[in-house]
Amino acid sequence: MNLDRREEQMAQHLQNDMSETEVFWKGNSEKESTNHSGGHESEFADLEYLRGFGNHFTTEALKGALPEGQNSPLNCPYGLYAEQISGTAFTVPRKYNQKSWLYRIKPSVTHEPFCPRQPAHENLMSDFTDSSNSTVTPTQLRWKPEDIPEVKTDFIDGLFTICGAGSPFLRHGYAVHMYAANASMENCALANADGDFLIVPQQGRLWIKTESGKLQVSPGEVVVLPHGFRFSIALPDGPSRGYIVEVYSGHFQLPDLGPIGANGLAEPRDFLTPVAWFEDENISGYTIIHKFGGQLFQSKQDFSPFNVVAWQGNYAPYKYDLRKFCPFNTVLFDHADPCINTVLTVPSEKPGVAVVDLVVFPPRWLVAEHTFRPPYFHRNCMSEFMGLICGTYEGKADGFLPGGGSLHNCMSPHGVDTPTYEFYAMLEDVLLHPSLNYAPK
Ligand SMILES: O=C(O)Cc1cc(O)ccc1O
Ligand SMILES: [Fe+2]
Repeated sequence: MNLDRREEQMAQHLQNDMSETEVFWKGNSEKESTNHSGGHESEFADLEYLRGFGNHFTTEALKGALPEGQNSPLNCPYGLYAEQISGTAFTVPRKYNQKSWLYRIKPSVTHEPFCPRQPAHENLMSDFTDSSNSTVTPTQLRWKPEDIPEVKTDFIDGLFTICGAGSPFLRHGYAVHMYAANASMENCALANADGDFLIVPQQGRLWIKTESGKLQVSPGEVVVLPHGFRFSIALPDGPSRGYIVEVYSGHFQLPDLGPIGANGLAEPRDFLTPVAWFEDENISGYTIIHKFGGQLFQSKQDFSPFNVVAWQGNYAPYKYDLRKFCPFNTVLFDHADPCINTVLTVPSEKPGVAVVDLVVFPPRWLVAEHTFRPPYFHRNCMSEFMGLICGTYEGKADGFLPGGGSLHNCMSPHGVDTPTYEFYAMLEDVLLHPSLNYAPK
């Protein structure tokens, strides 16, 4: 590579690193910004959350709405109905057990029969066990960011499936979807009976009403909407786009830290669960969309499903700000495997083998000596789907844009592209010889 080109690349690289990514990544959501419109400003202003991962919470929007000392009294306070939602089989070992009791104005069952949603969703896929209805390819794939639609499109209509494995019928596997939307869900809630949704907005905030309360989720944060919970997503910033992983096999948990010790990566304290909140509204023709076996069904009811006045338990939606992640890495030589950046994992029955890992490559110092810093060339037994929230990824200099994606299926060889290889191959040389003076102009 000639020197001018190197100089140009170095300047560009340093500049990329300094600007947008740093500003974005150094913000945090501790003090939530709720500016910008949508009309329901006050509805999502100053939201409160409960802290901790997998805690057993108690929360009431009206004082005294939780029954004392039992789950299901004959008469609940305020005449509420007690309803359990279980996230695991009742009989799993206690440490895995997840359930909550919701105290609501009307029970969820008060709705008209389910019927297939019209029109049927054309872009969703869930069963990957039959390769005749999907494409199988070992080719390394990359997607450009999806355009925000021009016609009115809410979160549900904006969903489209990228890839997956297994099937919700087997209760095993996952799907990766994306969404590109420009409108809020109106008088409509979605419940996913196939698995948990983990949503990673890349553009535009999400204002999410759930049966457990309200969450604001901004780009940089992720939200988990567990199996079965009803939710409705409004888009206060208009256009929104993002990534979703749907898991059929269980729930996300924090990874073990092994020799890292007791601290680091994602801290339990940084996971935020909504406090109880309800709307006591009669809304004729409210639609519940129920995703089951990959198909959408709908039923009508005449009230908001967000009528839970109090709840208690350890099964609830939560969010996490990826900017709180405390990355670990090599400090002398060689490149750590990407699992060092695991935020959350859904384990399979085989020890150490995940169904899905959520991994983040945040801005961080790469300090190793005589080491090639970006991902090494490799072939992995796990398949890797990547998205980009902002900035650039050190493994892909060109053509990998925020909102885009890449898929490297199991055992498909991959690694950095040639310009990236050449850039990093000369980086140490440059660092060791500052007299070459590659500072940005
Ligand atoms: O392919 C990728 O960019 C992901 C990845 C990152 C890394 O640092 C090591 C291995 C790996 O698969
Ligand atoms: Fe990889």
